[in-house]
Amino acid sequence: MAEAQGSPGPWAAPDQPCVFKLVLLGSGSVGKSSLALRYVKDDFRSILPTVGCAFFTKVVELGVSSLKLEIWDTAGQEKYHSVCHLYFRGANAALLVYDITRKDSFHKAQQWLQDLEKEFPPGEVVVMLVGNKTDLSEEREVTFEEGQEFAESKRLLFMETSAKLNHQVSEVFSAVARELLRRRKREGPAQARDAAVALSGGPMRQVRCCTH
Ligand SMILES: Nc1nc2c(ncn2[C@@H]2O[C@H](COP(=O)(O)OP(=O)(O)OP(=O)(O)O)[C@@H](O)[C@H]2O)c(=O)[nH]1
Repeated sequence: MAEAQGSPGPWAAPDQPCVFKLVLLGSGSVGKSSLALRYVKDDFRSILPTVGCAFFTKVVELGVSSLKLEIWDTAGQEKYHSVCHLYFRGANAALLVYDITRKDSFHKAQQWLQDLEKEFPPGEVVVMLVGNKTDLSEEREVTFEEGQEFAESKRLLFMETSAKLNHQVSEVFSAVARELLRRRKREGPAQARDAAVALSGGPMRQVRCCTH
């Protein structure tokens, strides 16, 4: 099981980076915890299946800008499916992870997208499709083109990774972070203030943000 790293913290102080919630979704054993562990601690080791959800944070530096990602690593085993919905509420970004050696996990990632589409209006959440375990390419069941085609058809970001070999892992999180900042800047500080006001009235989607 991935180790929980504390719990969601308080609101960021005004001079602190924006805080965005990112959820990792996908079938059991596709490598969600391994991707989080590789990204946050640059480590890869045998991990027990996640129970419920594990929580990590990481500050992402993007040139002159920075932001803080709260990474919610959900349990992929089917018996936890309904619980996972509790965790993706309020998300700003989602990684839909599948294992390139398991077609079923690719289909499951597509189901997760449908679940997200029910929960969020179009374009509200930055979604990236991630095909993990590229080091096992000789066992590949999902081609790069299949992944890319599906992602393009749904206007998702897309990358293939290997948590084991540390291939493209930080690039995934950086690309999502860049997109989050791009959208935040496009919406402007007024929207960020509105989000803060909305939060005081309800617990749903939120960005704890400095003003840029
Ligand atoms: N070869 C290879 N194995 C990987 C990679 N990423 C993860 N694994 C292995 O796949 C297995 C499952 O990894 P996890 O990170 O626990 O998968 P998960 O998606 O978090 O699984 P759940 O907690 O059940 O949802 C473990 O044995 C990992 O070591 C990878 O990039 N390459």
